[in-house]
Amino acid sequence: MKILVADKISPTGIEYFKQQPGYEVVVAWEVIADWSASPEQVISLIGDVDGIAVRSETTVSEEVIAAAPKLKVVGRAGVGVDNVNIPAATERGVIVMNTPGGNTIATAELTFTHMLCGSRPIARADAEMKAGGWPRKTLPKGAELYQKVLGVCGLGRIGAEVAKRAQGFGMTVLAYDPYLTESRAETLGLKKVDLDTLVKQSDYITVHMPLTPETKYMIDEAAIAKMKKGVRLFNCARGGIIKESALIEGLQSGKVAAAGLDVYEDEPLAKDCPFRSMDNVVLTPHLGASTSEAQESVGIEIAEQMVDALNGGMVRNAINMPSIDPKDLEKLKPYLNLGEKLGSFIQQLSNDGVEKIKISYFGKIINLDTTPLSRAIQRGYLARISPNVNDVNAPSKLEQLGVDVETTRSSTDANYTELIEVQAIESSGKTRTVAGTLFGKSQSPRIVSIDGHGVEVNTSGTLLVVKNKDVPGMVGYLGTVLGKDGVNIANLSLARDQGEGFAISVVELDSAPSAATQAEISGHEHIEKFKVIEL
Ligand SMILES: NC(=O)c1ccc[n+]([C@@H]2O[C@H](COP(=O)([O-])OP(=O)(O)OC[C@H]3O[C@@H](n4cnc5c(N)ncnc54)[C@H](O)[C@@H]3O)[C@@H](O)[C@H]2O)c1
Ligand SMILES: O=C(O)[C@H](O)COP(=O)(O)O
Repeated sequence: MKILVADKISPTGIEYFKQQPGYEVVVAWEVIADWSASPEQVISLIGDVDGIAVRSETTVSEEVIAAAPKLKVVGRAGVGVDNVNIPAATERGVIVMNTPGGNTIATAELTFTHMLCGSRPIARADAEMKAGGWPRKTLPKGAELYQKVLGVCGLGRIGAEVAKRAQGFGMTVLAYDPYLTESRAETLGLKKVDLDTLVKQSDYITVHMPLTPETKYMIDEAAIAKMKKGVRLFNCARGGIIKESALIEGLQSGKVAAAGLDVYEDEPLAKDCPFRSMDNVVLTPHLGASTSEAQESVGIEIAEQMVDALNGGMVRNAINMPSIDPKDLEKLKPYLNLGEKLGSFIQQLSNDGVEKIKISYFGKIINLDTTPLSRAIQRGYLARISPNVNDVNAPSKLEQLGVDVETTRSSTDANYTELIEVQAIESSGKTRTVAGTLFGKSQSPRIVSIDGHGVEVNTSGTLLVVKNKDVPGMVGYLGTVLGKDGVNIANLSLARDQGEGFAISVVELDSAPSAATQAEISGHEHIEKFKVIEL
């Protein structure tokens, strides 16, 4: 495996990659002798790479992903993945993962540092002292956090830690987060309010959400207009949650007393940005996660996560794929192969124009997290249709094909202790069905029903599925015609439909019949249809 470490992650993380047997590690800044690589440099280094580790510096664009045909994992040593083109990665089946949590405390503490620096003229005092001054009389008076109201927008990991610290300082905390449950707010001892209330009642406001279409410019001119005069604003999350032009106006007018910023709409911050010359603003260059502890933690976490994923183990903290508990994954392993085969079988059995795949789980399997199994079924369905399909991109590829996927779960099944059923519903309304289970102690996968007819068929090799009139001599006919072609029959499973007078024969073959033999079979007067299925 080849890893490209594109941004400055901790040496411990890099060492972890290097210690893995069969791993080659390219460290970008050693090759290009610069802190961060340009897009062209990343493209020039990524050609045969299996995994790329980044922080927020390197942009993993569609072009970068396209230039890396072997790429399997993008690892972000940190939280925000806005520098990674996730749809492009998903489309190409590349896992994108991050390390949530590792830099929470570092960022919460930086936010608090900003709140304190926004309350007292620390930065100015320091600059003037260093310039030889003693500005005791000239500096503006500060303010206390004690008994002030802090509005926290976004009560995730960092927002919650900031809120805890604020309570320690004797602040009243108002919380705005539409996804925060009442019970979590209660546990944190916070008052949950709407955004309007928060902006009107807070003395300090800090934002801790990702930048999304919903959060972009959430704090704009209109929001600032509603705020108390002398409000103080802080952004250590993502540039653009607070609209910079509105903040500049607010600071200039005096409506906003102070601001503390670690992130910007454009990074690096433009040299002529008005913030740079404002006394009441403290600026840091995206330093939230830059503590030794946080970098050590996210660097080693991302290296371990990437190695696990690349070595076929557990996938953790993936943005474009569900994570699963390792114990559940272990239990699920025997089913994954069956699921993939059922997906492939139903695709080959169906005609064109499948609009929906319905996956139904019955019996004790519903006690497991079946998400990876549903992905394996979808991957199996697409294996012959879509190149480079994998568990990451299978759902989006089906969506592009206009195929809906529905999953249902039921605790009982009449005939088996557990059963996986996959149906393909065609635009004509016709539904094809296959179901399978695991047999015995060895947990051997078997197909046990096709279109509602009970069979018992292995899930590998070549299968001939024949629907024929239930008349004498059909089995003999198939044996003869296949024998003439030199095709050996390994096993035969028959199901009869007394009502309709049809039988389903599933013949397991050692090799595929020739085109001429297939034509001969399809021309037989009692054979309504047949399919050769490769599993
Ligand atoms: N400055 C830095 O160096 C630095 C370091 C780490 C994280 N960050 C950034 O800080 C932010 C928060 O990180 P986190 O680890 O706490 O993330 P998180 O996912 O734990 O929390 C985000 C919270 O935002 C909330 N949210 C989402 N949409 C919202 C909306 N429309 N309105 C209000 N709340 C909304 C979510 O419900 C969630 O509680 C992220 O943008 C992350 O990239 C910056
Ligand atoms: O989202 C994050 O984790 C922060 O923005 C940290 O970014 P960094 O790893 O580039 O410091």
